[in-house]
Amino acid sequence: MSDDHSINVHGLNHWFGTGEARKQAIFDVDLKVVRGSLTVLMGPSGSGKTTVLTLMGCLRDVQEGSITLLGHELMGAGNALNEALRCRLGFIFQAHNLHGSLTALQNAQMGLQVHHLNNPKVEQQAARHALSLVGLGDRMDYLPGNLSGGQKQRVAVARALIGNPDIVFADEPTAALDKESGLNVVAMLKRLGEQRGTTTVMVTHDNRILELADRIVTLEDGRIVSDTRPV
Ligand SMILES: Nc1ncnc2c1ncn2[C@@H]1O[C@H](COP(=O)(O)OP(=O)(O)OP(=O)(O)O)[C@@H](O)[C@H]1O
Repeated sequence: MSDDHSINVHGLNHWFGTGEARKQAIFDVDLKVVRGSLTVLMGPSGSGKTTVLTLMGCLRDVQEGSITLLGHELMGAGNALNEALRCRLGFIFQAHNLHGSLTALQNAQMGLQVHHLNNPKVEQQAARHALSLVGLGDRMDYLPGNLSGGQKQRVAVARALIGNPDIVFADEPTAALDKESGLNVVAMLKRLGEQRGTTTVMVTHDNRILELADRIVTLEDGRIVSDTRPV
């Protein structure tokens, strides 16, 4: 594998269900993702976007084919490797999943749980830095209920970025946002790619953010049907 690729998917197949209910959802997917790039996965509902994302993000076991993530093969990977790799990944979901009773600072800090630092001072410092990075330096002590939709999603981005991930996996991160807030969130991820080499893979139905993508991969019925690089 070239060092330029954070992710290398080859011959990926995936099934759900057992016995007669067993159904193939992913068919022979090949995908190499360049380090520092912003790749968007598109396609109709049920086309397999989330399945591919969760397989690449060590959130599901690889059944058939190969996924090399940051140089490590996920097929047959044990818990120890999965856990070590997850420390190098950040996740952002459509529903920001913030804890309503925790402040923005405490929510951002939650992103360090997988690192088991056990050092509240260092964790708080990192959370302050991550929130400043997403432009929420003046909202650290706010509860989610007092933040706008865009601000909440930016806290979720800070939580994903706090551990300095090599790869960010985002599943419809702009779905609940207006155009400007959505563009801001994606522009932030793109900037991180340029400045820190962070790779982003994002599932979206949101045509409004496509202008920021380095690459648009479209899935249909579990297969890649187009792969374009807008200029
Ligand atoms: N846990 C599951 N059990 C059974 N089938 C599943 C499961 N998860 C996904 N599927 C099926 O796999 C296929 C791909 O689903 P997936 O969620 O990856 O699609 P998607 O493109 O992300 O859709 P959406 O845009 O609606 O989120 C669909 O046919 C879906 O019904």
